[in-house]
Amino acid sequence: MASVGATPGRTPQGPGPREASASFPSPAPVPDPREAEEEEEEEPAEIHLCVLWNSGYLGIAYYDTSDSTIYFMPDAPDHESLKLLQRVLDEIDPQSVVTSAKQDENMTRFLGKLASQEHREPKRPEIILLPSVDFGLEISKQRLLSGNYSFIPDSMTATEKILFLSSIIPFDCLLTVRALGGLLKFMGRRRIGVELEDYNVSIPILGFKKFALTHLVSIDQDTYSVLQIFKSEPHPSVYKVASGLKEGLSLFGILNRCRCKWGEKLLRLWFTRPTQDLEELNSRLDVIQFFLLPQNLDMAQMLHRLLGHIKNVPLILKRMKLSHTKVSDWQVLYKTVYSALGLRDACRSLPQSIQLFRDIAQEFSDDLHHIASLIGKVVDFEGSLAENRFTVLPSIDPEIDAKKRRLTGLPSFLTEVARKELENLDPRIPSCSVIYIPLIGFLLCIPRLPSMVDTSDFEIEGLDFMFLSEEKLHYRSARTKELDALLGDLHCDIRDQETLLMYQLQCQVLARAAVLTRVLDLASRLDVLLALASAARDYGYSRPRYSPRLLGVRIQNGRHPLMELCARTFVPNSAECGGYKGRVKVITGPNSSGKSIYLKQVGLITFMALVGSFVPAEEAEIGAVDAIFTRIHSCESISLGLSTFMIDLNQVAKAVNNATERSLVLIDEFGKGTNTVDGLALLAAVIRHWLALGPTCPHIFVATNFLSLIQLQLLPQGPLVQYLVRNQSSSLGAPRPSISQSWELASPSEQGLLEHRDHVPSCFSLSTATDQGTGAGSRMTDNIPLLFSFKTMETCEDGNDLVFFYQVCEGVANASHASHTAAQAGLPEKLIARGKEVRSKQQPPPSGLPSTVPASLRDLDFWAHGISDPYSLLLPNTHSHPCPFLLGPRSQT
Ligand SMILES: Nc1ncnc2c1ncn2[C@@H]1O[C@H](COP(=O)(O)OP(=O)(O)OP(=O)(O)O)[C@@H](O)[C@H]1O
Repeated sequence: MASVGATPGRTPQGPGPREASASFPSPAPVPDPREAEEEEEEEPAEIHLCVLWNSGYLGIAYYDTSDSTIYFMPDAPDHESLKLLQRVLDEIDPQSVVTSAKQDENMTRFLGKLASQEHREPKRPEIILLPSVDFGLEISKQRLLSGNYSFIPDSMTATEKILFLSSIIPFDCLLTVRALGGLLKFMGRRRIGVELEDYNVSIPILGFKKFALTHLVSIDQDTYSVLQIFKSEPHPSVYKVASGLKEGLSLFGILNRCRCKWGEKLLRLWFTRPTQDLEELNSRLDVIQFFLLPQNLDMAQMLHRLLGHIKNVPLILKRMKLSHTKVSDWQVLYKTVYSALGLRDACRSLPQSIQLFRDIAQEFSDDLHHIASLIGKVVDFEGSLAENRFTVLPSIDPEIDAKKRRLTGLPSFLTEVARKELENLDPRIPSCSVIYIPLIGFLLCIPRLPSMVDTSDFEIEGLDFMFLSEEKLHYRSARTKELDALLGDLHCDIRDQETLLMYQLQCQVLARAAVLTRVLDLASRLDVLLALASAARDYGYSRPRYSPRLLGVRIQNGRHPLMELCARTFVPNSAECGGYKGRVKVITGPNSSGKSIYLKQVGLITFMALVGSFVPAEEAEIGAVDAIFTRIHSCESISLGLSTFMIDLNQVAKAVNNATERSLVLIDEFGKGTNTVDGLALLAAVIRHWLALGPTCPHIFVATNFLSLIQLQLLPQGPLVQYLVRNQSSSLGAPRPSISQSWELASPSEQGLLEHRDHVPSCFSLSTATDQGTGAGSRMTDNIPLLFSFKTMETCEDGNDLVFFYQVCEGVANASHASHTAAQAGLPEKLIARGKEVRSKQQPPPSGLPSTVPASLRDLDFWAHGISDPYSLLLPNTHSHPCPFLLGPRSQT
């Protein structure tokens, strides 16, 4: 008989439960909480939006699966073309849009257009029409009040619940309530987020939050793209194919130094919602300014470190609600709560005059302590990670402890059992072990011998063969059956009891979900502001000032935030528009002299100020800006399926139709995509159209290579200069002309005052002095003439070379110096020489509009008139004639 001691290698093994399970395909490796977090962040969020439009008002509600929250916008007025709704759609990009089947024709038209946006990527929203009865007011209220919300403690009575909900949901906003009701109905039908769960599992709703789109500065997607505010690029890592995109060189990219994902999400939200709410903007700037003080640097770094531990709490709460909590969730939640307490303690030591510090100090309540100490006392993190299931620390439940002790003694006991079993086995069998497999029980496990080929060879007398796995044979013996009877449920019992404790802990945490949600809100705000402060410190940004009375912007030595990081030396430039500095700036200059960069930096600095960030300028004063429109070339024409010129026209039409006297309009190289004459005519017509608006003219920066715009004097001439004189004289005591007079010629005597033009830095000015009698003047906030000026980029010719100073100055470029750019681009010298020859034959245009100027240019008023209709910009090309001043001698022949 084989004895244990006499047969080396025949050592019987008595593995504990952990080793037992190792005989089966190994369980998934225990996730490191960090990895788990990263994986989860990439889960695509779904947004489902419900909208109702009635009598000029909009009710909107949407559910975001990423934080299981319902967002609603209190009833808001909207234009018949549903601009506000479009803005919401652009911003949240919902998966589905739900509305009532009974709707008015504006909404039908809007949804029809939405559904036909075939070029939209990745996909257009699914339009879902529900019967109008699903949006009934009473039924919606009932649905809202009877919902099962984890943030409402079970202890609340029905009346308390109603009171609590009415403090969150504006029940007086009827459309919003109906939209919320419709949304709940839709979510219930689709089982959003719980599609694979049992029917009795309710959809997790962790909160209701209001969102408002008032005070918003309107910026369209093209502007975001051409100003490089966001720039998505395909991710180079093959491991990130699921998410696919990463942020390229963009404003968002350089300012996003957020430590937590929710901070990054909030920064993105602020970027998509630049605001005119000065209180909000100043409160953001106050925090940034505080952290920029050298003595607060250590504190900023400490807070930044703590923020790194604030994790995806909504996702954890959602899993708790569905009882899918993972082992790593407890660790993540514990760290998050402890870090939040750290933030609170730190903020209590900071000046309470700053709202954010005060909010964190007060609102991070002792509930956090409670959650942290509960988790810390109950959860056995090490044990949980080792067993990949929730386990509790000793002394939480004496019964569990006793069972665990028995289980701990089990390996040596099983070794003893195995030794006895081995004594009864065939001596050829070198070793054996007794293992425990949950739900199957105890089994005798012996290695497969070379002689055991067929299934019939596995049979051993007195043992019941169960299965073969990894070259090991598993049997049930009389002894293992005894063990089953004696200990079999021990393991399961421990599991069951620990799971029960986990549920209790979950309920305790969920009852305090409100404080966790608040932690996330305030921590992400702090994270964003620390990120903006860090960028401001590194890049030398300064605090902008807001002047609601000022129309336009004033920037002293501004820089392009991205270009200054790429250029060896960046030349700062100032920009002023509005007030005495005029509304329209026409910027000319040779190719590559920095016109586009200048235009973009004006847009970017204004945008940054409206987000509440410090700006790359020595000083910036931002007036009331309600929108930024751009027409600047980008490369997206292929993806949009439109011609470059059509994109040009669409964008300019958008600006022409929507820009107000508070809007900033940046136009670069408009009109280049078509016949030169038509392009030039269109550009001139657009500028004239705006100038004709007088005091309601937007703030416009136009960069153009069309020098003919000036050489052919296609912009308003004489009377405007003379009106400058009238205004000068009015400043000397004479009465100002009224708006109705503004296009009249000044009297000859007044023309003598032309010498005063040196006081204004422009070639032309357009008079729109205040109206004292008609009431039109009340629309103006600054009693000054509108000026219209030419700017150019300073350059200097050094022999054949052209030196760029990238400095904006008053005046007009005299040549495009295209040959210089062509040489730099590597065009053969022969071609460049021919170009110069043709150019030298060209006569300088005479002053005044010559009779040879084609009809299309003379008909500018026709264009300008037609432009008030958006589609008139798409007029067929019926006015094109060759222009002798634009063509070389060959073309003329
Ligand atoms: N302020 C500046 N300081 C330093 N370098 C600058 C500055 N502005 C522009 N540049 C440099 O000049 C290059 C060309 O600038 P930009 O594209 O603005 O020229 P442009 O006048 O618009 O040219 P084009 O008329 O051909 O479109 C930039 O890529 C940058 O390298």
